[in-house]
Amino acid sequence: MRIGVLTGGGDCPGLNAVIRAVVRTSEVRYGSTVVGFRDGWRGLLEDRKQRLRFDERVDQILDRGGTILGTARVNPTILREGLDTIKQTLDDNGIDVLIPIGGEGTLTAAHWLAESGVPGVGVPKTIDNDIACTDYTFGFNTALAIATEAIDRLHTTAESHQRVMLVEVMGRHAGWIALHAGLAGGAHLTIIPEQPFDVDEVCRMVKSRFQRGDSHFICVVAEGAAPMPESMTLREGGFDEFGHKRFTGVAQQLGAEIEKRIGKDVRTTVLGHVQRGGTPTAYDRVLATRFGIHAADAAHAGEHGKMVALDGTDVTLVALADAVDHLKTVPQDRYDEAAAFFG
Ligand SMILES: Nc1ncnc2c1ncn2[C@@H]1O[C@H](COP(=O)(O)OP(=O)(O)O)[C@@H](O)[C@H]1O
Ligand SMILES: O=P(O)(O)OC[C@H]1O[C@](O)(COP(=O)(O)O)[C@@H](O)[C@@H]1O
Ligand SMILES: [Mg+2]
Repeated sequence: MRIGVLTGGGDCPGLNAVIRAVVRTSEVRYGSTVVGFRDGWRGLLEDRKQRLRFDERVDQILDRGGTILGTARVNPTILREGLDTIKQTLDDNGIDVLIPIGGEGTLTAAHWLAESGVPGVGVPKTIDNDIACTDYTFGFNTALAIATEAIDRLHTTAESHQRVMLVEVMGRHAGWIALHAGLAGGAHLTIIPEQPFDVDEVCRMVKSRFQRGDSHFICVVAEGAAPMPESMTLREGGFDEFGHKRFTGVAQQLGAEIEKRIGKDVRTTVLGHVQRGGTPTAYDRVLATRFGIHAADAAHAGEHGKMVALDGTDVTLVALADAVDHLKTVPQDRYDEAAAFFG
């Protein structure tokens, strides 16, 4: 068999570990050939690819962040208009099954291609952990470790200056990184996209904490968080060419509002792409490797239109259609758990 593989959307620690496992399993277990398409779906539109072999170079990418195949975004309309080109590229390269590794966008495209007759097995990646039907995506654990270490460090400087520290973490639609980093880092408040915040309530918590004699206030804010409509207004950033909302810095704007309303000294740290770069944690290396092995197995078993997923400790297959049906956001009861430590 000939297996195609690509990485799409934002990069994420563990992508290379999946590629390595797909190549190893396809080659050694099935005697198959693997072709990597460059820069996400763009590589299929432009027939840019490289033959991947389980040589020393590929063996050594296990712990390397990013993706050796490159990644890119392509306007969905252009992708849809290019269906015939994509099929031609797959034919020209003799590809039997495609393994797209990506987030909800890449997997939506994979589902659409599967429905258009392109056999595929998806692998869920994203530091945001917002893909439905899987307990975890790889990359999340690494981002969480980085955010937690940052919060640990901010505690001591915040205490020394009796400051309010706002830490903005990634999380476009889902607050998983914020929720877990807030719990792991002992934050005094966590604000997530799923729960619009009230600035007055935030100020009340900050004030009462300092009135009790506590020395600092750490608040984790997901980048996609938004205030209640009457509470404050965020600057508008519009949308990019792929339909993604442009963020304007919710933590920094909330910090300015806290300073204005209660006169506390506030500092804001935006972690940004530090959360996405560098070497994956051991957990993510294992999860990404297991996903890669199972995706290669599924591709060879004719299990197409599926996505590999983590169910407890088992790697299973779910329908791509179900996985892209909705985003996995933080449910109310999980936020309520974290609220035990708010204030
Ligand atoms: N509804 C869609 N139909 C077809 N292709 C899509 C769709 N949504 C996203 N894509 C493709 O998948 C790519 C990656 O999606 P994006 O949301 O940027 O990243 P991620 O895969 O990390 O969620 C997009 O640039 C686009 O080419
Ligand atoms: O700066 P970029 O690459 O456009 O992407 C930023 C976005 O990508 C993420 O890091 C991950 O999202 P995806 O995994 O869906 O690509 C988001 O948390 C963030 O909003
Ligand atoms: Mg996306």
